[in-house]
Amino acid sequence: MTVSSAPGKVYLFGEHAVVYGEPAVPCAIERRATVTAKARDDDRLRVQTQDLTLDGFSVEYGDGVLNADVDVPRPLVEAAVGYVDGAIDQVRDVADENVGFTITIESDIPLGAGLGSSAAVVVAAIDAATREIGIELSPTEIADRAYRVEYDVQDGQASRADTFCSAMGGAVRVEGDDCRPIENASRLPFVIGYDGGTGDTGALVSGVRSLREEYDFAADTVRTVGDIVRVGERALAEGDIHKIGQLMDFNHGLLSALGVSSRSLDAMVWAARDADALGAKLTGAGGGGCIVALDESPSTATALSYTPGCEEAFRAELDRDGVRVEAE
Ligand SMILES: Nc1ncnc2c1ncn2[C@@H]1O[C@H](COP(=O)(O)OP(=O)(O)OP(=O)(O)O)[C@@H](O)[C@H]1O
Ligand SMILES: C[C@@](O)(CCO)CC(=O)[O-]
Ligand SMILES: [Mg+2]
Repeated sequence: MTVSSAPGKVYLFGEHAVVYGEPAVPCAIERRATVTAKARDDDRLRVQTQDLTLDGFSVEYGDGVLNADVDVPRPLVEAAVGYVDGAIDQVRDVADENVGFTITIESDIPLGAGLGSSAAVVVAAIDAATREIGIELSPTEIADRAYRVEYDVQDGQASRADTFCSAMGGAVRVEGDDCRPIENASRLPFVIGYDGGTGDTGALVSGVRSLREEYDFAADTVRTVGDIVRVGERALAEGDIHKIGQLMDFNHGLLSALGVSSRSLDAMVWAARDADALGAKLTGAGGGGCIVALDESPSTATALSYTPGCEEAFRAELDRDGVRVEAE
C-alpha cells in the first residue's frame, strides 16, 4: 500500500488566458488530496472516494464494465472517475502492463471549485500507483503525465498550469510548455471565499474560446490578461503586495468580461474589496466556487463569512511541497 498527497492551488493571475499560450502564476496551497494505491491480483480498478460532494461512494470497473455500489447516476460516476481512470492509464503506460489497483481518495480541496482538485487527485494518484509497483517518477514527469490526463478529460483544452503547480508546489510560472518554479516568491496572505458551488471547467473554457473566435476584442482581452501577468510577476519578485492586489482586481474584471464570473463570485470579490483586501479575484475556471483575496488582517475572512452566498471563508498558506509520499 502506498499513500501520496498533492496540493490544490489558487491562481494569482492568468487562468483561462494560459490555455492560449499566455503566462500564468498559480500558487500551491496547504489543502491536499491524499491518494492510497494498493496493487491488486487482477487487472481491475476500484476507486473509493470520501468527498463532501460525492459523499463517499466506490466504483469498480474493468473490461469496460462499471459498477457503482450506490445509486449514483451513471454519467456522474463516469465524470467523477474520469480523472482517476486517466491517471491509472498513465501508470499502465509507464509499467507497460495492465496492473490493477484499489484507489482510495481523501481530499480537503473542494471539488470543482477552482482550487485544482482534479490536478491534485491525478498527480497524487500517479505518484502513489507508480511507487506501489516500484517505479519512481520525477515530479516533472508526473506533472507531464497528469497534464495529458487533464487535456483528455477537458476535451483537448487544458494548460499545464494546475498539474505542474500541484506536482512542484510553491508558486510557479507556466507559459505554453515552459513551466518553471518561482524561487523566493514573497509570502502572500491568501484568503479564500467559497460559495459551495462548482463550475464546469470544460464548458467555461469552451465559452472563452468561442468569444475569442467571435470577437477581436475578446482575443485582445485574453492578451491583456497576459500583460497583467507579466507586470504581476515583476511585482511578485519585488514583493510589491499593493501592486499585486491591484493587478488581481484588474484580472478579475477581465475574467468577468470573458463571462466566467458569477453573481456569488462577484459578491465575494466585492465583500473582500469592501473589507479593504489588497485585491480579490475569482480563481480557476470560475462559474462558481472560490475567490482568492489578499489580506493580512482578519477583516476579509470576517466580511466573507457574513456575505450571503459565501459558504466558507478560510486562510490558505502557500504550500512549498508539491507531490509527496506519505507512507510506503
Ligand atoms: N475527492 C475526489 N474524489 C474523486 N474525484 C475527485 C475528487 N476531487 C476531484 N475529483 C475529480 O475532479 C473533478 C473536478 O475537477 P474540475 O477541474 O472540474 O474542478 P477543480 O479541479 O476542482 O477546479 P479548477 O480546475 O477550476 O481549478 C471531479 O468531477 C472529479 O472527477
Ligand atoms: C481555466 C483553466 O485555465 C484553469 C482551471 O483551473 C484551465 C486550464 O488551465 O487548463
Ligand atoms: Mg481542474
